[in-house]
Amino acid sequence: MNAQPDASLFIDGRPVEGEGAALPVLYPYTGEEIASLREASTGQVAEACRVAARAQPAWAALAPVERGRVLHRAAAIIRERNEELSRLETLDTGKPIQETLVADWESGAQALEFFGGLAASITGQTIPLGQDWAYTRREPLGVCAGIGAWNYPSQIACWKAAPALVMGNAMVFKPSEETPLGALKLAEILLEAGLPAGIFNVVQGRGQIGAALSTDPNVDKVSLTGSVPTGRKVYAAAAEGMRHVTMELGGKSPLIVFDDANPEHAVSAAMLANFYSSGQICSNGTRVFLQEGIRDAFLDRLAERVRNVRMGDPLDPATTHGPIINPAQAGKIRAAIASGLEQGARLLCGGPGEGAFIPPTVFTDASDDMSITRDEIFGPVMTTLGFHDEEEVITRANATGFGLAAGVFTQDLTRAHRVIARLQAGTCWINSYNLTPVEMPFGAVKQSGLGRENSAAAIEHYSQLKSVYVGMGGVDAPY
Ligand SMILES: NC(=O)c1ccc[n+]([C@@H]2O[C@H](COP(=O)([O-])OP(=O)(O)OC[C@H]3O[C@@H](n4cnc5c(N)ncnc54)[C@H](O)[C@@H]3O)[C@@H](O)[C@H]2O)c1
Ligand SMILES: C[N+](C)(C)CC=O
Repeated sequence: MNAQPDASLFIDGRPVEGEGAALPVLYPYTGEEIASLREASTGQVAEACRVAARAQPAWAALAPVERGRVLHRAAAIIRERNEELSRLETLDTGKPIQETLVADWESGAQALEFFGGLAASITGQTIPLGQDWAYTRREPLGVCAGIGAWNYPSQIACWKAAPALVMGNAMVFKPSEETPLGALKLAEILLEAGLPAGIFNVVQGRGQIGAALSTDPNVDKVSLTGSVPTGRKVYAAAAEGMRHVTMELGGKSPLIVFDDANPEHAVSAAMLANFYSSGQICSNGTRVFLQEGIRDAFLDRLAERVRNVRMGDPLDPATTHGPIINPAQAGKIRAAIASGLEQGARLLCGGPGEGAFIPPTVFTDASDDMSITRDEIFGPVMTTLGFHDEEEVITRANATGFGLAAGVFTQDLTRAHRVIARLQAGTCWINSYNLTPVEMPFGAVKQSGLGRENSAAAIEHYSQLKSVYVGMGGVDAPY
């Protein structure tokens, strides 16, 4: 299989070969090399940022509706090519084609459409001050750096590019070194849609290239999707230059199932919240709290339904469970499963699996202090925990440094809203899980991140406010 792009980087509207170390792209299902890329050199990172800074003022000077039109055209191109793009996403990530066809580029297209449509309605305020008045202008930040994780590479690139570009910023994007292909396609598509050269650039590389990008003097904002430890480093580096940040980081989110929940829907949600994308989703509800009255029925049904999961070739449309991104990540997940067993938890189903595959794995008899309950595993591993009452489960759900997401299943809507109001999480679901429509803000509290993606809220994170006082009379001075 060959997925070789024209070149590794995309700078100033052109494919450019990287001058750094080799960056082989491996298909997670077979380990076969499907493309051979090169990292950017630090000089190329600086060049991409210079190009972006030079191009940005003219882009910002366009009427917002013209910028919106470019984003709309890009969304239309993505929709026309969804099949080809989704196949590439599957090769890059190993995620089943059944998922990538409906979830990845589709979500990216929706972001481009949403922010394209928002373009003309981004306005300031007027503030009456007697005979004088003031007004505010929402202005772009300048050059935004985007740094992505490997689980949703194209969605992440679009979620960052769409609000940044519509506000009149330029972007230099560094995809994860594991999944470098989708962002290059996005750069080509945006150019074809009419985006001026230099406004969306792609550099490739491992962490040190991300570090060079986040500290480049031309960069005004860094938006990272990645783990909490990387987030800490990037936030600290950005602080040096007083740069704006958005941090979309990891989680260990609670999914609380009360006795009165619809058991079939709760099981469906728990499976989606742990096994979709082979469990490699930041917001997954990996701590499933089951109230005592529903616990046994839930686990019986879960064990039955896990048998319907089809693990195998990601390009087979019938496959619902693909491989793990790489052997190192599979090794970390296996170590987490082994530690759960050593600490006394019991496997309802699943286990370490073989090679690139880890089957859907469910732990019972776990306790809150076990590492399988405390630490993000980022694989298809669900930890189930029993509970008796509402007060107890809220305290236990919040007993974590993470704060990305949470879910509640109950038919008592008063209780649902009461519990959600007390959960420390940025994105919550009631009788649903992991749906992230572009209209709804997505983001975290506590260690899981800062800022919001999607919705009109994202505009605030890719812009700054200028206040203008307008004097309508003379100026009195005491001297
Ligand atoms: N909250 C969200 O929206 C969201 C979405 C997807 C993934 N994630 C999180 O991402 C993690 C998995 O992804 P990952 O393994 O790619 O994360 P990671 O933190 O290892 O890497 C993320 C990105 O940061 C870059 N990077 C690494 N060190 C850097 C440094 N010092 N300076 C700048 N950039 C650096 C990497 O090259 C990569 O592009 C999980 O923790 C998951 O929860 C969060
Ligand atoms: C943002 N989301 C939840 C779609 C993918 C995160 O891993």
